[in-house]
Amino acid sequence: MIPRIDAAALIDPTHAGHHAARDATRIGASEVGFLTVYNTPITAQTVADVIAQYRAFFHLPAAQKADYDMAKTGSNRGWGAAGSEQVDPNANPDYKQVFDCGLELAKGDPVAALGLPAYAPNQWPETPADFSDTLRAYYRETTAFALDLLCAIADAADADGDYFRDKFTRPMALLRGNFYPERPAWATEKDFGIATHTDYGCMTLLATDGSPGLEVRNRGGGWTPITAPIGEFVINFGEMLDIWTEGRIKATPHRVLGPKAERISVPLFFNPDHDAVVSPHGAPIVRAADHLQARFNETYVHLQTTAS
Ligand SMILES: O=C(O)CCC(=O)C(=O)O
Ligand SMILES: [Fe+2]
Repeated sequence: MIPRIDAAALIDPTHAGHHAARDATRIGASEVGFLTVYNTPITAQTVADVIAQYRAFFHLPAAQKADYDMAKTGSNRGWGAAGSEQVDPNANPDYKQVFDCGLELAKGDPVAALGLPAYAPNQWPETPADFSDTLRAYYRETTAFALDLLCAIADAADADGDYFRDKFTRPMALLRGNFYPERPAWATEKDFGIATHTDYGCMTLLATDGSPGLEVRNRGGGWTPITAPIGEFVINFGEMLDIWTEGRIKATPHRVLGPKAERISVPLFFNPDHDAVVSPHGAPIVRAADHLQARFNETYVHLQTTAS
């Protein structure tokens, strides 16, 4: 069972439903590694608009999307063609397409001078016309909500929510559109929309178009399908948070085999500041940017070939 949580009740300690929401969240975070949330500050209409923008972009001819191909810039911003990521070395590269954007540092921010890939400039297409404005607004709304949600979840999982509050001042949060075309006729058992993986960072806030496809690996074996209607979110946790919380919050493998019909999903990979120390107390120091970059280098096919 994947718990379904009232986000407002979880975040507000004075809410009548707070304790019930906390108990269910503890199971979702510490045992399952997945939960869904409803009653969030982000409206269903907002999510529907975002999905419509991605759909319009992904339906552009490949030649037009190629202008924003992330393989050209060597950073994970812009369009990733089918086959541009391999999340499981035992499977073929995923046949999904993606579009990634991230934080835009304020003008004059000294961190910009560091030239970190985590804050690389976004690659915005001119078409659809409202694409960048819609996604920028969604990025702002979801990163603000994600911080409140993460702190509340960490509290529920006995991992000290307050501790995380000041670790996300320039979040290396990556907003992605995943586009799964209808499962191709040529697909073999090694071909997935997205093959089995755990997410790399802290917490993933996933919106979908409401259609099925995502499956969560059960600890006892087998897979549990999970869906959420537009306006509700699937929440799961990445390796960084699992390590950081010493396993109080679990990263759980999941996959999308590839649905019969076209599907769009929109994860916000909510990651901390580049220099947040994410190793557990007493362990050798690992900074968030290094953990992420190492995993990106293994995954993005264009970085696999350029990495030594
Ligand atoms: O499409 C989905 O439902 C999940 C996508 C996913 O797991 C990911 O992008 O990391
Ligand atoms: Fe994932």
